[in-house]
Amino acid sequence: MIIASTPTHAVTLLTAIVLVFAVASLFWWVMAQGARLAPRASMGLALVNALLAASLALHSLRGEAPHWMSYWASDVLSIAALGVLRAVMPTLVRGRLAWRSALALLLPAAALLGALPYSGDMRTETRVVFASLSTLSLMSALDTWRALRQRVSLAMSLLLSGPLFVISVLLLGRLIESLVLPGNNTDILGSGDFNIAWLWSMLAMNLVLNTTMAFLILAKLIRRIQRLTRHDPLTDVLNRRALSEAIDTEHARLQRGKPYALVMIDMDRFKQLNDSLGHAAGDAALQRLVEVLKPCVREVDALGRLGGEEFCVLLPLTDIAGAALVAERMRLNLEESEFLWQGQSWPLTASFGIAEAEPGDISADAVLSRADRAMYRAKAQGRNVVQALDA
Ligand SMILES: Nc1nc2c(ncn2[C@@H]2O[C@H](COP(=O)(O)OP(=O)(O)OP(=O)(O)O)[C@@H](O)[C@H]2O)c(=O)[nH]1
Repeated sequence: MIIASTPTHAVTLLTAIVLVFAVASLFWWVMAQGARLAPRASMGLALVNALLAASLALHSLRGEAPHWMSYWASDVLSIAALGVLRAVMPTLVRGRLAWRSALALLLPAAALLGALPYSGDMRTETRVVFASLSTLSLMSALDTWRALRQRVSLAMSLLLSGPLFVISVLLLGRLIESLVLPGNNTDILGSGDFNIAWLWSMLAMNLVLNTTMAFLILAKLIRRIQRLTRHDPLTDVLNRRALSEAIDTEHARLQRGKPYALVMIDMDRFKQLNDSLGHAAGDAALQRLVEVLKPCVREVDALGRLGGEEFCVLLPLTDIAGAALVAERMRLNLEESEFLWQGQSWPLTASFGIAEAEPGDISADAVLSRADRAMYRAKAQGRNVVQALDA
């Protein structure tokens, strides 16, 4: 079937696109308000789709609606839409709104378009619009790709950011068309084959864009759930199960000659703190303990909460002497740290038990049990000390 390239087709297509954007906007709004799924990002995407629908609807009224509305406002709304997209994209991957760079492009573009005559030859307006749109789209694509690259495989990051790159290229195509073929009718209501093809690709872009966003939100939710199942909600260190998994993995490497050590940590007289200052103060003390201990360990070490006021650190490729150094550094830092609760100072100390994995240890539990017994020995010796069991 040959589609005749008439302006009627352009108007029909444009109407279809406006409707699709409006439906997508409603979908994201429901996601944000009703389902509370990634509400900030979903609200942003509802706004992106609504702005694009409004921009195109105003555009289709050229010749009927007031001039400033169907020209300047329509163009500025489309740039604002991609500005919002640029701002919310990072929140899908990293959690920070990038609104500064979006505003830095939107405001000058809006001012420049306001100063242009919007009559006769309007190629300058078209170029400003598509240069802004393709830049914002490219910024979103690059930002998404860079952020995803640190978290997922190369193939996955290309797959998820790819649609944004395609959209940037299509928008850039529109700009290049107006530069290379200045005689062409560059308006999206025009009757040229290029224009009709571009409108079809716009419809496809819309679907691809919204599907990609849905995937990114889903991926973000999965990451959040994975994090929740592996971390202790109070202190944000690994929970008992995640730490046990890490220790078991390290224990499997012991057979290949890779040593490891454990440091068992138990806060001293924690019950007394709870009874004197209250449970909320106890919680804050546990968070303070983690804050003090975290800088004492390397990136490869794993700090986890076994339960209550008991913590454990897995130290890969470390022997008992290395574990003693780390534990002593932790003990001293905690002793010297300050814990204030509602203006009242409370001394924080802990008892430490260390153990090195030995070839005879049939499972990680044997090492854990040695570190635990060493920690009880530290308690018995008056607390606030580091202990190992005698060989
Ligand atoms: N605030 C708070 N308290 C907790 C939490 N988990 C366990 N506890 C409390 O921690 C206290 C542990 O007390 P004990 O096991 O007697 O230990 P301790 O008072 O530190 O005594 P030593 O270990 O011998 O120095 C109990 O009162 C628990 O109720 C928690 O998540 N938050």
